[in-house]
Amino acid sequence: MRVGIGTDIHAFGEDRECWVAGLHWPGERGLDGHSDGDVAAHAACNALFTAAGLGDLGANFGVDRPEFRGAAGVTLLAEAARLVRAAGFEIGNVSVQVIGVAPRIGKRRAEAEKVLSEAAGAPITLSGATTDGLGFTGRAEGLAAVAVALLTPAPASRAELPADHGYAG
Ligand SMILES: Nc1ccn([C@@H]2O[C@H](COP(=O)(O)O)[C@@H](O)[C@H]2O)c(=O)n1
Ligand SMILES: C[C@@]1(CO)OP(=O)(O)OP(=O)(O)OC[C@H]1O
Repeated sequence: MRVGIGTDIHAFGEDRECWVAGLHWPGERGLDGHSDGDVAAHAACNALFTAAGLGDLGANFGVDRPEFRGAAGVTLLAEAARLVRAAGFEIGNVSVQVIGVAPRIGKRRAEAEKVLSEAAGAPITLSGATTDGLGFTGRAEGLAAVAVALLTPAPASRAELPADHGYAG
């Protein structure tokens, strides 16, 4: 098995729709970014890429790529999942935590988990936390997310593992 960790941070901006965890949040401040600024989806992508040894978000979807301008987080997440599977892995699960005062994840957790899980084709769970008023998240200047992904070798890849690989799956 392989784990990967991912983070992402975006500043709140002016005249931006709020997209977080694959959901539109009417009335909430949006996040700046080349794409839609969805920190939860981006952290999940980073965790998937690094678990697979495929680099990170910028290495795969760089800001120099015009096709990703305004891209939805779930679009990037679906593509990240496709690349990870193409590299010979199955996705066990991804756990994401959004850190900041808003939006309040708990209000729409089930809906967000469904949208993210469908995009990745694997279970994605979501939690929220504040930082007790401390730092840029506490001052509502931006939003952060951290994620952990668990991968297993796909069955075809497992057959190629050496006898002493230690994989128990
Ligand atoms: N963006 C967020 C932040 C927090 N929550 C929920 O509030 C609980 C309390 O957060 P603290 O970090 O201040 O202890 C947290 O456990 C979440 O249930 C949230 O939904 N969205
Ligand atoms: C997603 C990309 C590409 O559109 O742009 P941003 O929305 O700025 O997001 P970031 O988390 O800075 O990652 C870099 C890029 O891959």
